[in-house]
Amino acid sequence: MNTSPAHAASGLHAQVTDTQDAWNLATGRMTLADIADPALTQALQDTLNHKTKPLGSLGRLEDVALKIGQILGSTAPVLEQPQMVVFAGDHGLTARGISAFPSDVTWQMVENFLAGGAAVSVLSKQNGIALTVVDCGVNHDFLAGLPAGATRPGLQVRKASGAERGTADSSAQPAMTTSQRDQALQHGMELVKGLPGNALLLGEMGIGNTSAASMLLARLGGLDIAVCTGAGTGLDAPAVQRKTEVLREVLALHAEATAPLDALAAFGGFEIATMVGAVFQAARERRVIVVDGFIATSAIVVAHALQPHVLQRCVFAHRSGERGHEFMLQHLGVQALLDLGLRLGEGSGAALAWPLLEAACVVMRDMASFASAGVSTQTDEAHVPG
Ligand SMILES: Cc1cc2ncn([C@H]3O[C@H](COP(=O)(O)O)[C@@H](O)[C@H]3O)c2cc1C
Ligand SMILES: O=C(O)c1cccnc1
Repeated sequence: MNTSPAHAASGLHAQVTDTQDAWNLATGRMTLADIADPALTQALQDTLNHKTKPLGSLGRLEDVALKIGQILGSTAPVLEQPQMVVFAGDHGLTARGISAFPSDVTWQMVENFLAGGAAVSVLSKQNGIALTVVDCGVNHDFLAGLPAGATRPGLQVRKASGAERGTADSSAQPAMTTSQRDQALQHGMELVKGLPGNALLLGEMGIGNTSAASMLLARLGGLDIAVCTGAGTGLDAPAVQRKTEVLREVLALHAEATAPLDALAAFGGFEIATMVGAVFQAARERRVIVVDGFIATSAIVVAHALQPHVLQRCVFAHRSGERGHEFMLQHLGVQALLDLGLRLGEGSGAALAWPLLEAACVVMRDMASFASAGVSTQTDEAHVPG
């Protein structure tokens, strides 16, 4: 029997989940099926080409339609119950003055997400996207004063042990221990297992996390930290210079952390590590993964370094204004959908891109073909007079 993925998915009945264990924490090895299916790709391309429009005239929307069709294994893809997950965590490195804002903003913004007032809250609501905030290691007790075992709507508390105050200062020691990192990865996988629907939108909150993302890019992308470092929440040019020098020092301190999981533990943060676990679980379940800006993409950089097939499941929502994001996208060899100069994070860009993913599916599913609508096709010569 031919068990190649292409065969398994021929006739447009792609396997929906991989059967293998996707992740072996003991070895750090990851398996993920190659979902590239030439037969399905051809069927999707034919479907698009027969729609009542000049060939390719819906531009990159057609690429997105094709991608979603491949992920969901269907020429009539339906996106269901999209889930925005905002991964939150604090960073010990903020002690070195690498952000324009104090760490307390992390927990205060988590409360703002829960109250419905943040950008990601209103944009998710506008687009019918469910929002979950995950405390992966915020320096705050969101359940203080509540009876033991109580929960809060929209919040999941999944701190690795010892992560109650956030990561350690990575300029003095690794941001997290390997056991904390593995717990965070596990938490990410578990939480995705518990979510409905077939699409995961990645958001994050963590003062100082552009620094972690910059260092992950520098180390795993082999780039100088200067091109990977930007203003984050709004540092001026001299402050960006100082931030760059701090990050250069941290990279030198953890010079041995070259393997993806070692780099993740060395540079952090808990929200990024939990996101990596979530990405693997979502990829394994063939959910559409909508990647937000600089920090969310850094989680994909780590995941991709471990298992490149992860990219087959990702749609990159936008190109962030944060310096370094374009290098991240280049490193991954991907193009983002929107370019709005956003530099917020939270998942705001992913929520904004969501209607385009839905539009791509509607085109693929519902547009008439030349044959069904009785519209004449292109002339053989394909010459336009004049
Ligand atoms: C009020 C406020 C809301 C935010 N929402 C997202 N971020 C963004 O800024 C932070 C990263 O930037 P840096 O590395 O410079 O600290 C992250 O929390 C990110 O999600 C915010 C930042 C602020 C100040
Ligand atoms: O692109 C992002 O995700 C971003 C940029 C700046 C600050 N926070 C997040």
